[in-house]
Amino acid sequence: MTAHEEIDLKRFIRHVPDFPKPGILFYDISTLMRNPDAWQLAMGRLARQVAPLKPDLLAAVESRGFLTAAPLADRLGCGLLMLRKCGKLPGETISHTYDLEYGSDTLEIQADAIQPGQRVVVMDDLLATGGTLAASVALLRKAGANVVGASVMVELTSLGGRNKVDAPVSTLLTYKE
Ligand SMILES: O=P(O)(O)OC[C@H]1O[C@H](OP(=O)(O)OP(=O)(O)O)[C@H](O)[C@@H]1O
Ligand SMILES: Nc1ncnc2[nH]cnc12
Repeated sequence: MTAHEEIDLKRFIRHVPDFPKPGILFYDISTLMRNPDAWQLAMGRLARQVAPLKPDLLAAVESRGFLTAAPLADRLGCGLLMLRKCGKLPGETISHTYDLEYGSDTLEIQADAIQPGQRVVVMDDLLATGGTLAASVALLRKAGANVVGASVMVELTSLGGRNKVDAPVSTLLTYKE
């Protein structure tokens, strides 16, 4: 076992009570990203999880999904596309509105982002209610993707979010809350 494999990544995730609203326990990945060994280990583990899906493209969910998807696409040698919040992407877009643990939002994709049938894995930092990943999968299918999976670092299992996601979900760290 290498020193890397001994690292418990949960130690690096800060829990912030009552952010961004009273009653929400916020799982902050900033503290994980700041530690080079922990971040490299997290990306290595994600790469091992996602590689067997053989994606043509990773779909990165704005904004924290960008942070995991970009280094992973580089490691896996696949393409990268952005699922952005409303009004940020040029050209023709397709959109989908969804509920969050603490509000609602709209995601968009460029209409020409995907060649029909391309294998796509959706990437985000965290799965809570599952609204974001469910919306992402729906959007990607509308755009012609073959969605072969969804991958997050952190899953809050008590919210049952994975049941909303119509694709296999893989996670690195789970919390019962
Ligand atoms: O499973 P859900 O209940 O949908 O919640 C998970 C989503 O919430 C957070 O994003 P947020 O909308 O806070 O945006 P950010 O990434 O820009 O901080 C997180 O990064 C996920 O995208
Ligand atoms: N509890 C939480 N912590 C961090 N990001 C989130 N996104 C949705 N719920 C969250």
